[in-house]
Amino acid sequence: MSQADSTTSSNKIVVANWKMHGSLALNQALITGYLHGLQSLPQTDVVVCVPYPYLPQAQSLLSSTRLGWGAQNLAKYEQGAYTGEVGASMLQDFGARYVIIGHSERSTAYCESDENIAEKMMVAKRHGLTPILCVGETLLEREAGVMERVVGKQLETIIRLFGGEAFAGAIVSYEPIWAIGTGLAATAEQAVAMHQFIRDTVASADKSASASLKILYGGSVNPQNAVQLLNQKEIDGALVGRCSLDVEQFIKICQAVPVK
Ligand SMILES: O=C[C@H](O)COP(=O)(O)O
Repeated sequence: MSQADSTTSSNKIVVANWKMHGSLALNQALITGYLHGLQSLPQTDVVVCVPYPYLPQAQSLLSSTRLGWGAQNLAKYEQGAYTGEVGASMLQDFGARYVIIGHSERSTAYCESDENIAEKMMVAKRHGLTPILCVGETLLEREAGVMERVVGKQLETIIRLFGGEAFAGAIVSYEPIWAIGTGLAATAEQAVAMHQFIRDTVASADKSASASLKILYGGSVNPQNAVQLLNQKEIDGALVGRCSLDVEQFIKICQAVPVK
């Protein structure tokens, strides 16, 4: 068995973002628990994005399963004198097929610009990695009613630099910054409206890329709100932080994916 390929699978996809959590022992327990819980859930594709040092462990534990694995960032450079950076080909050496790009925890803490994020997306694509591009607005921006303008600018930067085809086979995760780690998720209505906006924005640049794009929701997804969120046809899956560190909660989220 090989890891599910989101570019060809029509399943909804649940991505675990462990962020900077984990240890060899904890990862082993989480992955064992995921694999056990997912046995009866063929309708859900699952990807685990681990801290860089744990890519070999993910490869060893997951390579004969249908779970995918990936990283949480990559360098925009191929290789060179960039101390501390990790390149796309290094991720490939450990079988990674996915990489999170532009997570707000990175763009805020490390001042990543939309242009940098766009370049990272293209490096990932050049290497055959599926980018999981995070976009979203702050609470102030939502309260000011400019959330579409903010998310639109994040998407337009990529479209301006690389064209709409940059989104072909990619994953975009709508992550309102105010919902990340706060326990306050977007409502299904808010998420659906933004997902429609994201798909329309990409479609206006490239219709076929838009049709092949998966759009996930991320931000305080838990077993309770997952049922409503994952039952929306506009929501192709979830990017899960905190609850991915608890096997029972993570499996419950995966169970919320409706059977086709
Ligand atoms: O990548 C995941 C998102 O940042 C959501 O994290 P959270 O589920 O802990 O709110």
